[in-house]
Amino acid sequence: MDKIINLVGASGTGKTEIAKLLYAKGYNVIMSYTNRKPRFNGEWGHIFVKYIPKKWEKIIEGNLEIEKMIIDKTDMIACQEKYGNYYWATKDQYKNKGTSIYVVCPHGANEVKQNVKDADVVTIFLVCDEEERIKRIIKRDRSTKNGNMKYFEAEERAEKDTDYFKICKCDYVIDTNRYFMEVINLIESIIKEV
Ligand SMILES: Nc1ncnc2c1ncn2[C@@H]1O[C@H](COP(=O)(O)OP(=O)(O)OP(=O)(O)O)[C@@H](O)[C@H]1O
Repeated sequence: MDKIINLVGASGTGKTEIAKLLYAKGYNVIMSYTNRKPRFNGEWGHIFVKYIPKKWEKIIEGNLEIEKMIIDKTDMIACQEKYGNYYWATKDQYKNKGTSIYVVCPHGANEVKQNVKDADVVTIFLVCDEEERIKRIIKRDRSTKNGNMKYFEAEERAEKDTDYFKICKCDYVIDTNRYFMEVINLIESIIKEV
């Protein structure tokens, strides 16, 4: 049976770097589609598109039959809006691919559990001190070509996410205030247990 490992965590907890390291080790990474613009050239972890999958459905409002635009979720494992942008992934991105890593928000992780019946789904909640996350957000920005993010900007992003990721229904919690390799080892031991 395939496995999907949902990685959930606020900005700066290390989700993307962890996914990258697991990808380098041979795991399949589900790159979510998004209509948000890349933060910088070559940003890894998403498929950047300019559309959201739409279809039109006839609904009845009062005595009138009207056509309404809805998101076409037919092949999706999750579809969530975050801060005004959409993120989604499709079933073909994990089927027959062994263990897949999926970076997703708390509601998206629940959706995966509801929508996927032909794979084992495990949610790992990554947590990390806010001060450390702020440092990491700045470090990541500085490592890009034109990065000059100010402390208060990073603080704002970290705080906003602290709220968004306040609660997560999960199977495991990992504190990522530790070396990358320790985090990877913990995740791999969870993968073996599933
Ligand atoms: N355990 C760690 N030790 C040292 N540096 C780390 C660790 N985890 C992440 N970092 C660094 O912190 C920065 C942010 O990490 P990353 O981009 O993976 O965060 P993220 O959770 O994906 O954030 P976002 O939700 O904003 O995309 C990167 O530069 C990364 O290298």
